[in-house]
Amino acid sequence: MRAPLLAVHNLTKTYRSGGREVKGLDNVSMSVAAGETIGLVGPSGSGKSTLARVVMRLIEPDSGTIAFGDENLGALSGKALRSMRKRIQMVFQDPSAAFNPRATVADVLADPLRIHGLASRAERPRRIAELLDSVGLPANLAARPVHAVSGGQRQRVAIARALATEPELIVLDEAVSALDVTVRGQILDLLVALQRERGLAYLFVSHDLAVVRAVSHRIAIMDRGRIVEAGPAATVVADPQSETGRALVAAIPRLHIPRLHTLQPHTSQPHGEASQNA
Ligand SMILES: Nc1ncnc2c1ncn2[C@@H]1O[C@H](COP(=O)(O)OP(=O)(O)OP(=O)(O)O)[C@@H](O)[C@H]1O
Repeated sequence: MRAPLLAVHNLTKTYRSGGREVKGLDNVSMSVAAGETIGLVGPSGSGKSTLARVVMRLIEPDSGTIAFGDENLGALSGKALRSMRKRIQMVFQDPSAAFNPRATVADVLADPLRIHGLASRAERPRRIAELLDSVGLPANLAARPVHAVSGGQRQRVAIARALATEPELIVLDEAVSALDVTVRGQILDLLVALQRERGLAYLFVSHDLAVVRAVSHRIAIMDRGRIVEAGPAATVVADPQSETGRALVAAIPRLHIPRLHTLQPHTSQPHGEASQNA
């Protein structure tokens, strides 16, 4: 059996605020294979963002393990962690929050090239044009202030920035949730096309099961910090086994289901269960 690209085991994270304890993650185990999209869906507060941030090492779990390829990602620090950050990138719901308000599109794309030493100053304009092209944007957008481009274009810039380090996994946290329906469909199409071209894996986090179903090979449903159900996307949507799953399926607006892609993982068929605790 092929080893998963990302595998987390028994992750727990308890938040303490104002004398109250909230279980952000309660013994979560799941994996993502190379070239595969795992959709992580659940109601507000179910722990999706916590899991995404723990995978990115933006939040430390209380216990549990995170493996990426052969590396014990949870134990890395310093230079080794910085080097690992090239292999896993993240795209947020609102990329503008992460962009310097005065930055141009070129500045945003130059950052990862500079930080990770991926292109000399002289090479950067050509590399930036290539990155823009890979997300369907014209090279002349580079000179525009990033705040002056449309929401859809800004999200394409965020994806291009993630691609700059040639990652194997991109964690997308509500990455299309703020976009209107037409633009959302275009970005989903782009993500699927990039996956096919590059064999990228996605951990696709969303509260919207219809969107998750459109792009995911497997779906894991979270509720109150636990994965309550996981399986092939079509099976989970057609026959949800958990109460949370049934509620999410019932909430899919019948007239607004995005076009279903016929998904073929870039590499061989993904294996295993999304969750050992489901
Ligand atoms: N920094 C924090 N301090 C205290 N509690 C937190 C913190 N971050 C998250 N929580 C709590 O942990 C639980 C899981 O939150 P999380 O943001 O991971 O869920 P989510 O599924 O991503 O929700 P949403 O879709 O609303 O972002 C929630 O009850 C939330 O209130």
